[in-house]
This record gives sequence, structure tokens and C-alpha cells, in this order.
Amino acid sequence: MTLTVHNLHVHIHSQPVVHDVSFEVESGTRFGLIGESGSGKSLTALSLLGLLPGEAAARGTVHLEGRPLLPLPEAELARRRGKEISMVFQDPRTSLNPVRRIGDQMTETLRIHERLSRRAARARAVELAQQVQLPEPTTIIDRYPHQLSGGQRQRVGIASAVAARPRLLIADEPTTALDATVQAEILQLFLDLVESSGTSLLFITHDLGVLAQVVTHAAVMSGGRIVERGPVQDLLNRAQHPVTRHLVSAARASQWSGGVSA
Ligand SMILES: Nc1ncnc2c1ncn2[C@@H]1O[C@H](COP(=O)(O)OP(=O)(O)OP(=O)(O)O)[C@@H](O)[C@H]1O
Repeated sequence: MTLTVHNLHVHIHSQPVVHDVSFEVESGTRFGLIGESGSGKSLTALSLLGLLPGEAAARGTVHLEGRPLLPLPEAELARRRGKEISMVFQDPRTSLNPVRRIGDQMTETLRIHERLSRRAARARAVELAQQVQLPEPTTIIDRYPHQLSGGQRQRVGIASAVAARPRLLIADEPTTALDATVQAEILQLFLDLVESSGTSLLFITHDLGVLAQVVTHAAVMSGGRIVERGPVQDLLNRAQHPVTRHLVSAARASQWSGGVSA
């Protein structure tokens, strides 16, 4: 499903924080938004799902497969979230509900969109746990988030996001909260799931080394604007903007210090 974002602006308390952002994620492709902390990546992503905080407002046009996502009334957006477009967040400690069993959380969208019975939802939760390679799928689904490791919690976050087989998946720094080895495993899982399902992916990160492993094309954000865009290998090897060059140096430094390679 093609996502088209055109002239997106976000204001917080009437202050502009995202300025005139336009990009396209073509059907079945993987596109990245990269930038330093505070550059406007998350607010851009949250605008697409209608999940901006109350003090923020978005204007512009967003279409998914030609149908408008912005502007759109909340009730209609809620119907499309999970099923057509869904999101994996940075920190599963805050995105998962601490007092609900993980199996129930993984199948929540399915129960809303497909009206699955409890029994069918349980069977689907086991399948999802297998798909994201959680250990002992038949019993782990009855555990609570605090009984899992950080990597396992993020697998639950990914399972919840892909449960209803969305056509576009947005991932906002999905591996930043994890240590380097777990990060590599989760990235691989991500790529396998996206490739096998043909889902379009919008991947957000501050780490160009990580981005280069996941997407083919990307846009660089700084101060709420897109300052450079292109194939990710060109951004790595022929960066034009100082912000992009800085991101390249940071990725190379992290590679030398044993982080994920660029
Ligand atoms: N709820 C909020 N209230 C006030 N300002 C906010 C709020 N959320 C974000 N901002 C500001 O908007 C700007 C863009 O924030 P955003 O979270 O989109 O950046 P980001 O690139 O995703 O950074 P990070 O990687 O740290 O999440 C920043 O200056 C941030 O301080």
C-alpha cells in the first residue's frame, strides 16, 4: 500500500515543530526517516496514525493507497489503525500494558477487527508467539510483560503490530532500547516479517548504521524539516548536508566501537 505524505505541518501549542514534510513510501517498499533527537521524526509518524498528543495539531494531506488518512475523523482512523496501518514503538515497557497478559495484548486488534472468540484468539496468540520466535509459545502468552526480557517484550510489541496483517507498518526506533546483540536479532526478525508479508515499512531511527540494514531509501530530518533524501547507500557514501555527514560519522564511530555496522 502506497503512503503519500504531502506538506505535513505539526504545531505544538501553536509553535511549529514539523515544517512542510513530504515523502512517499511505495507499496511493498521500505523507507526510512532519520535524524537526531528532537528533529521531528516521532511527531511525523504519530500524525500519520492520528496519535499526536493533545497539545499538538497536524495539517497537510496523508493518503494510504489513495484514501485519506489526514484529515480524517478519529472514529474512521481508529477503524483503519491496526488493520491497514500499525506501529511498533521504541520502548515496550511503556507501550505494553503491565497488567494484561501478553497473549491478550498481541490479539487485541484481531478481537476488535475480526471479532475472534477467546478460544480462537488464544490459538492465534500462540501462532503469533511462534512467528516472532518467543520461547514456549503455548505458555508464554499467559505471562505479564515484567516476566519477559527486553528483547522478548519487543517481540510482543512486533507481534501486536503485525497481528492484523497491516499493509503499512511504522517502526519508531524499535531497537534503540535493546542491547547490540538483541538489536541485531530483532532487526532480522523485522526484515523477515516485512519481506514475507509484503508489508510496506516506514522505519524511524537516529542510527544510519541500523537504517542501512533495513531500508532502501530515506529522508534526513533536522529541525522539523527534511534536509536531504535519497537511496540510503548514497546518504552513506555521498552525504551532502552537514546533518547527514554527522549521522554518517556517528554510524562509522559506532561500527568501530562494536555497534551495528553501517
Ligand atoms: N508533547 C510535546 N510537548 C512539547 N514539545 C514536544 C512534545 N513532543 C515533542 N515535542 C518537541 O517537538 C520536537 C520534535 O519532537 P519529536 O519527538 O518528533 O523528535 P524525534 O526526532 O522523534 O526525537 P526522538 O528521537 O528523541 O524521539 C522536539 O523539539 C520536541 O521537544
